[in-house]
Amino acid sequence: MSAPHGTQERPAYDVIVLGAGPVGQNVADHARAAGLSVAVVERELVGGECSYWACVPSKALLRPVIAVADARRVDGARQAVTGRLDTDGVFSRRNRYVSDWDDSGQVQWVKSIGADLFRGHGRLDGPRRVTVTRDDGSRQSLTARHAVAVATGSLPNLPDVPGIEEARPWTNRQGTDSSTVPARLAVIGGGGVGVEMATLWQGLGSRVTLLARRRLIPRLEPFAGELVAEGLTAAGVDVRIGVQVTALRRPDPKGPVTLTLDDGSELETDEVLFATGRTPATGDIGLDTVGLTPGSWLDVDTTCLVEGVDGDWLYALGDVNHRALLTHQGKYQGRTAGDAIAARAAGRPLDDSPWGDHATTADQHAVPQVFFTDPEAAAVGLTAEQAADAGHRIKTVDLDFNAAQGANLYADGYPGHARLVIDLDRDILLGVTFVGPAVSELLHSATIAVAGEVPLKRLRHAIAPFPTVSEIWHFLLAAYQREQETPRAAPA
Ligand SMILES: Cc1cc2nc3c(=O)[nH]c(=O)nc-3n(C[C@H](O)[C@H](O)[C@H](O)COP(=O)(O)OP(=O)(O)OC[C@H]3O[C@@H](n4cnc5c(N)ncnc54)[C@H](O)[C@@H]3O)c2cc1C
Ligand SMILES: NC(=O)c1ccc[n+]([C@@H]2O[C@H](COP(=O)([O-])OP(=O)(O)OC[C@H]3O[C@@H](n4cnc5c(N)ncnc54)[C@H](O)[C@@H]3O)[C@@H](O)[C@H]2O)c1
Repeated sequence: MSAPHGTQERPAYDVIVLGAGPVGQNVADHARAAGLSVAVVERELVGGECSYWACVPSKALLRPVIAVADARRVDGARQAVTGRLDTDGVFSRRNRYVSDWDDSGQVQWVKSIGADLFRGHGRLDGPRRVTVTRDDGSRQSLTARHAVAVATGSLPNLPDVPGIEEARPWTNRQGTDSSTVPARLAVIGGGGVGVEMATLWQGLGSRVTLLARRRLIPRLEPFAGELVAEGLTAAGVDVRIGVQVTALRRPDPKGPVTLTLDDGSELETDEVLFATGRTPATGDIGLDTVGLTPGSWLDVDTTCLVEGVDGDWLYALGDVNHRALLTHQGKYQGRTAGDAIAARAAGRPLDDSPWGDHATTADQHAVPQVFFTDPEAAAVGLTAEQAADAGHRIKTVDLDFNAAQGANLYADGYPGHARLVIDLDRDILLGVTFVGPAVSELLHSATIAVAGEVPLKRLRHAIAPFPTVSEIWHFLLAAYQREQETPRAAPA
């Protein structure tokens, strides 16, 4: 078949990767390392949302806010923290971490692994074919011998509320790339983006109102959302839970935005940021040409092969498969799928049994997640409710962190709480949640315990150094052991 007018034919690649975010980069890297030829297609910046408008800039902006909050918890240091954050310094720190939104470093990385980069919008054009449309409208057709990996990520999901267009709301984009601090900011949504954006902009000097229709960070244990709400309130955020926005208006584009709330009240603000979840970036990638529904999340098997497509050639990784919208989990999928693609291409047997080299088993059992709020909230595995719903016979152990001297030495009166969810039948951890200063760096110990299914009998031999925040492990395990040893009262 000849190429349509304006379309250049290209030699085939073994693998075509659609989207050069962190996930696309990882699948490309692993496929290349196995000796496969790889084309990477990117329509915007190599590095994706994560590098320029999500994880990296948000954490670069949050770190100064949290560093100051941590210093204020230490007698002697507190007195040295006077005045406000230097916003120019904070913004230029962020600009450094996003390389001023210049992706040449990451482009160089793609070249360095020996992959070819095609700039433009990629669309499937039937099985194993991709068409790339450049900004000038010209097109290139590519063919994949073995696999196409879709890693196009996700977009902000804006609710259909009257006046939302007129309000010109912020999304994660303006929430991470703005260099001016609105005097007042309303944040809608109490998930990860909502709580982090509220922490960040309040810390930078905005008067933030956080509107959430239900509890904060609802995928974590309920106490996590409660402690994060307390922290936000203490920082000055007006946290309102159980509230919905029903309409917005901004008659003067340079003037304030007025929100109408479902309790009948109104809220005037200078900017409004919607953090109401994500929608898959699959609306315009030619899914219909391979029998799939445009705009849908892509269901995948454990090797990240898309379900419902014949021939074992279409993979979906990262946000688009909706397993866990997290960079580290998507990168894990990218590494695993890259290895699976290479094995299939070479005709080697796959090890896709649970925890095998070509299985993304951790997606089901051990997804770690940290919210960089003050206090931080960190969790891995199942919550107590999820574990009970899944039919496990469980026991939970709860402790405040100030049980551990190391935690108190880290922050006077360390405000934090920890929970273990224990599988009574297997004597292993199904889930762990920590809330408190610096728990982000504690979480990997829990991830190892959960993913490794380390028996508690053995975990007791993993000693935390004195005096560190990690000592909480000892107190949690000792509390559980004591309970096990305490003879129960005979039933009446
Ligand atoms: C504010 C915010 C903070 C976050 N913080 C964290 C965090 O701290 N830690 C964490 O783990 N996760 C965090 N996340 C989630 C994380 O950003 C995503 O899970 C991650 O970016 C997913 O990576 P990805 O490669 O799948 O997609 P993306 O990073 O979105 O990359 C997809 C790429 O594909 C490109 N693309 C899309 N369609 C096409 C097409 N048709 N043709 C060519 N290219 C295309 C896009 O331009 C983009 O470059 C955060 C999210 C937000 C919104
Ligand atoms: N540090 C991190 O790892 C980090 C930080 C931010 C985001 N993320 C991830 O990025 C993804 C996107 O985050 P997110 O916070 O946008 O999504 P989310 O799905 O986690 O939370 C969205 C929240 O908005 C609420 N919501 C939805 N529609 C609404 C409406 N019409 N009105 C009011 N509230 C509404 C939902 O109830 C939910 O609580 C998540 O998977 C999150 O885990 C991770």
